[in-house]
Amino acid sequence: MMGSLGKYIVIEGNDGTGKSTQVAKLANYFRERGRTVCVVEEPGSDDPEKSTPIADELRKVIKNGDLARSAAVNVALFSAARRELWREKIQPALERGEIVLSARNYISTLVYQGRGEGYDESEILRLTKLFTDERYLHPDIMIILSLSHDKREERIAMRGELKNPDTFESRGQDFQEKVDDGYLEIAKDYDIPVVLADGNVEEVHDMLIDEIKEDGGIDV
Ligand SMILES: Nc1ncnc2c1ncn2[C@@H]1O[C@H](COP(=O)(O)OP(=O)(O)OP(=O)(O)O)[C@@H](O)[C@H]1O
Ligand SMILES: Cc1cn([C@H]2C[C@H](O)[C@@H](COP(=O)(O)O)O2)c(=O)[nH]c1=O
Repeated sequence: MMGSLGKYIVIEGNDGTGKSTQVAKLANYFRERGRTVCVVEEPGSDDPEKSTPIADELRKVIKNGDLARSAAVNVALFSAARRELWREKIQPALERGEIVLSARNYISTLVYQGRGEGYDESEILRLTKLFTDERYLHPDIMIILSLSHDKREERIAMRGELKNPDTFESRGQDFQEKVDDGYLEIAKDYDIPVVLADGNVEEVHDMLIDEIKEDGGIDV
């Protein structure tokens, strides 16, 4: 199958665990080794290279805290952005044989909307499959970054003011705990390795490379 030519690597984790930082470092790592790399961010990105115009518009709605909405609407919005990214960016890059590095995928929906907002997990999986396909559901490598609540808050604060005070980042302690615990539960349930992200950027990068070498059938 053409879609299996490239390698699809996903870095997951709660807000502020360092996903974007590590995805950027991994992209450099693979490019220095002669690989062509496509970087994406779910549900979209400030950087148009990492997203699509429609995913970006959907992300604006998602991040608009003035628009109160149910978990079901969130799942629909994330699923629509996901289909765009899968069909327009990820799948074509895999068919060209590239390495695709993604900050987040449907694991975020299982955690934030499933564990955090109480939406049914089997429905999320059904919709994800409907909007993407089996290849999307089974990346070559998924790794979850984990960091204590206090360290995440420190890093988010270091990054500056919240871009929007009503994103998931600014929800209360109860929601944050559900998301932190949710990641560890999902890691267990779906057999996804967890990397503790409390070292410096280089240390975390080295741990990710070790995990990728161990895990993924990628020539690194
Ligand atoms: N290992 C690290 N040590 C110290 N600071 C870090 C480390 N990794 C990232 N940071 C800093 O922490 C902040 C959050 O990192 P980053 O944006 O990569 O996280 P993220 O998981 O992508 O966040 P979000 O999901 O909210 O977009 C940034 O200011 C970044 O420079
Ligand atoms: C993919 C996905 C994301 N989320 C949450 C996680 C973040 O808090 C925001 C997205 O903001 P970012 O600046 O683009 O990181 O959305 C979610 O709740 N469900 C998902 O599927």
